[in-house]
Amino acid sequence: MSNRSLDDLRREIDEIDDAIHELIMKRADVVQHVAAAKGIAERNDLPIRPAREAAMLRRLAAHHRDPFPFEALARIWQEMIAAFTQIQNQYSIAVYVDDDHQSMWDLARDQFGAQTPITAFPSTREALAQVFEGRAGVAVLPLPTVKNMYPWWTALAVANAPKVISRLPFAGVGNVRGTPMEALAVASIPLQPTGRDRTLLVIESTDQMSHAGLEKILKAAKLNAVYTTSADVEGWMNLVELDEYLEADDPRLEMLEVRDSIQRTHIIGHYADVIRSQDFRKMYKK
Ligand SMILES: C=C(O[C@@H]1C=C(C(=O)O)C=C[C@H]1O)C(=O)O
Repeated sequence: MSNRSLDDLRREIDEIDDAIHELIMKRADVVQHVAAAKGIAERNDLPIRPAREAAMLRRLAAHHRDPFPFEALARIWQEMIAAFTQIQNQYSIAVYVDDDHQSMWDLARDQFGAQTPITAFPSTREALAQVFEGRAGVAVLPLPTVKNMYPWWTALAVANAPKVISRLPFAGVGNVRGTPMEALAVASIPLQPTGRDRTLLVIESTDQMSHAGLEKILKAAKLNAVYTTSADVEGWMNLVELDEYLEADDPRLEMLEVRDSIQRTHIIGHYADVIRSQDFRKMYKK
């Protein structure tokens, strides 16, 4: 045990705080040049780059030591990154919130920061419309796993639609209002693989297809589905989550499209696989 006095310890904490503060201001000086370097020019150009953020957080997780909780460190970084993106260009968030989906607001704020404007909408359609019409940069919507929930993802299966860019929470579940849930963020930005990614593929089929049948067809094309859900919206739409980053020109997609039962396929987004709380423990040295 240290026998240093409280005054002495607090003096050292003040020095550390000054160093952290100085470094954050120095980071801001560097970030001010990033917008130009990555070609942010228009009012609606979004500065968010989820692949880079995922790589940064995974690197921190691998380097982390107890006793400071990694979830808390990740939250500090997400707040910081959010503020650094706002320095590059301002944007706002549209989030779907109702009585059964109160946690969506908390997920949106933890990911995009307490200073980023967020507006709640009572339907997924209205939240998504904000992004389609350029009134918000990002929409935050429930992960499509809830039974019978309106299949908002079908709206992304059209040319030039915004795409799914990330899955929330990215680095551990925190306290949220209501039932804890996961969400997807939707926006128009350039996406990149991170080495551990998921792809969301919409497959339009002529008839209803069983999930087992669909997964068999995917397997024959050397694609591995980790989740499948379907909706009947003026024709059958099947949402498949693949355990890799699939590019739009991948020849395996053509293998699917030659099937009589399959009319079209659309990649509606990619996201970096999230770091789950149980994984932090394995990742970081104690
Ligand atoms: C600084 C950048 O812009 C954003 C802010 C980041 C940061 O603060 O580190 C990281 C990724 C982007 O979401 C970047 O793209 O490198």
